[in-house]
Order: sequence, then structure tokens, then C-alpha cells
Amino acid sequence: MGYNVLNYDTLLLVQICITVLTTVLLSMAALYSEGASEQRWWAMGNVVSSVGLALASLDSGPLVLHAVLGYGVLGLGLALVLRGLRLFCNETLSWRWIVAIVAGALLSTGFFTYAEPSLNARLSVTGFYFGLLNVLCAATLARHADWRSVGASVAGFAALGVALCVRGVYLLQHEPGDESALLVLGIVMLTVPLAQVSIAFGLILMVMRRYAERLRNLSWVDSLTGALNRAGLETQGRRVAQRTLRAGRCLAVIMLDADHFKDINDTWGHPVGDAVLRHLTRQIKAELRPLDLLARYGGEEFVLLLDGVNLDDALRVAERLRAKVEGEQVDVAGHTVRYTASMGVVCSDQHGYDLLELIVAGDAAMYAAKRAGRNRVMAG
Ligand SMILES: Nc1nc2c(ncn2[C@@H]2O[C@H](COP(=O)(O)OP(=O)(O)OP(=O)(O)O)[C@@H](O)[C@H]2O)c(=O)[nH]1
Repeated sequence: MGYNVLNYDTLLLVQICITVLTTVLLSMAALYSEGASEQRWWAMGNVVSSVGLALASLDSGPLVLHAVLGYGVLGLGLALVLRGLRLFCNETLSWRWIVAIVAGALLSTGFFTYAEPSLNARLSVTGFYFGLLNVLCAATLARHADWRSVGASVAGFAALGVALCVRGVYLLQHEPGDESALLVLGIVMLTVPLAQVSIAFGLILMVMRRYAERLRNLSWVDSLTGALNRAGLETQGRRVAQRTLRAGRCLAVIMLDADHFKDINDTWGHPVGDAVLRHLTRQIKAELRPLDLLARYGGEEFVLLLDGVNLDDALRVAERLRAKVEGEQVDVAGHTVRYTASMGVVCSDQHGYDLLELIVAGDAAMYAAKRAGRNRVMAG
């Protein structure tokens, strides 16, 4: 009753059309985004999988082609997709593993084609094999905790994995012509293309989100020093101020300015001045903890936000930094440059949590340090 609704040939046609469409979609996306190598692996993996699927679905032709080689090609396609996923997660999948995945597909199908010939066993084993590979793809992405980026792909791979494993179980328990098995196999065949669509869109979404993230970070970062720029300070700094206020922690601000920086530029040239700024940034970063923030406020002026640090401790940090900068030398372009820095230190205990007010007060303290002779730390 009603099993014809899930007509096998129609579903196979739908599956092939959707595989071709998602392959075109992934290939176009890979061509469009020159930089993302993971996208090229996904596109290539999908192309190879499509060829494997077409070979495995052949009704005629040499047995070795559709019963064994087709599955080997399908395995290669999935292995390439998995490689792309691992690249996306900053890992890799060696060629040895790819060869092992292909060999697994060839050996298992070869065994049930030539050693113990059984169509049901072969279809069942390939169901489990490719089902588990898809679950592995889902697990690889699920470890990459950003669910908003990877949710659609994880769901697609998991659905595909479960559907193929269910197919494996049913083929173990039922004969190919069994009507109840036909219904389950029809549902599985319907799930496969839907999961493929979800995976293809999910993969493109993942790369798009990563691009958007990179662009946003670029617009927040000073290209010379790698510290946050003013825009970054405004958005991130406000977040730090709110976080410390809510948690009832102190927020300390250190305004730091390199002394006589104009003389460094005038004496050795701007490239040396740039190297000094990068050196200074490295010295400051070494003093910061993960919750702290560093931004380049202007030419040679930096602002440090210290989360959960009171005035006394912030003064100690600033003094340690001042002594370190004074004691260091920068070797650049055959020159040895020594420089110092002046700092103004303020804390939310005295000035509240308004970032702008803290910066203004810190700036005033820093200029007081300059007036007092430079290379010193002053509280504001
Ligand atoms: N090399 C380099 N120089 C910069 C950059 N941004 C600003 N400057 C220079 O930094 C110098 C700042 O000079 P001033 O404001 O007079 O300050 P200063 O010489 O450090 O004197 P004090 O702050 O009073 O100790 C100027 O010569 C700017 O051209 C930069 O990105 N790279």
C-alpha cells in the first residue's frame, strides 16, 4: 500500500540530480573563493563521489566496475571531503588514511562480490561503511564547537550516516524484494539527497562565516603592530568594561606612550620607527593575560585594559613593563636602538567603568609622567 510513492527509480533519479546540483554548487563556490583550500577538497570530493555513485548504480557492465570499483571511487570522494573538513578544523588527513579508506571500500565489496558473493551483504556492508564515514565527518565538525557555523553540516552528515547505517541493518534482516524493507529503503533514499543539500549549503555557510569573521577581525586590527585599532578598542573595550562591571571586578587602564619617538624616526628613519613599535607591542603583549586587551590608540600611544586588576597591581605591571622596555634594545637594519616609555595608570575604583573617562584620566596621568621627565609611571 502506497510503497509506489517512494518509487526506487524516481528516487535514484532525484538523488543523482541533487548530487550533480550540489557538486556544481560546491565547485562554483570553490572557484569563487580562491583562498579556501578546504572548499576545493569538498568540491573535488563531491565530483569524485558523484562518479562513484553513478558507477555503483549501473545495472549493466562489468561486475568489477559497479560492484567494487564504484564503491572505491565513492570512498575516495568521501575521504577527500573528510580531508577538507579536517583542514577547516586546522587539522589534516594524510594520504595514507585516504588510501586506507579507499582500500576498505574495495576489500569489503570485493569480498562480498568474489569470495562470498551476496548482493545483500555487499549493500549492507557498504551501508555501514559509508554511514560510519559520514558519522566520522559529523564528529570531526562537532568537535569544532561553533555550532552556528557547523550546525547544518553536522546535521546533514549525521542524517546521511544514520540513514546509510539503517539501510545496512535492514538489508541484513530482509530480502531485497521484501515490501517492508522497500519502504525503509525508500525513506533512506529520500533522506540521502536531502542530507546532501544540507551538507552542501552547510559547507558553504561554514566558509562564508569564516570569511566574515576574518574581515571583521581585519577591520579591528592595526596592520603594523597586530594590536587592536581604535575601532577594535571601541567594540572590544566596551565589552571588557561591561564584563568587569557586571562581575564586580576592577578594571585598570594603562596609557603608554613611547618617549621621544619623533627623534627615533628622524635619526634612523620610519622603517626603524616601525620596528620599534612592533618591538614595543611584543613587550606589552608578554605582560597581558588572556582577558586583558591591548590597542594602539594613536601613532606611538597604546592603551592596555587589565581585567580584575586594582590600581596597586596595575602600577606594578606598568613599572615592570617600563623597566623591561628600558632594559631592552632593538636590533634593526644594522642599528641598535634603545628607547623608553611613559605611562599613566588609572582604575575603575577611582574613575568608574566608562571607558572614555578612564582613557582621558589615563592620558592625563601619562602626560604628567612626560612632564615629570619621561620614562616613568604615574597614577591618575
Ligand atoms: N615610524 C612610525 N612613526 C610614527 C607612526 N605613527 C606616528 N609616528 C611618528 O611618531 C612621532 C610622534 O612624535 P611626537 O608626538 O612629537 O612625540 P614624541 O617624539 O614621542 O615625544 P614625546 O611623546 O613627548 O616623548 C611622529 O614623528 C610621528 O610621525 C608609525 O606608524 N610609524
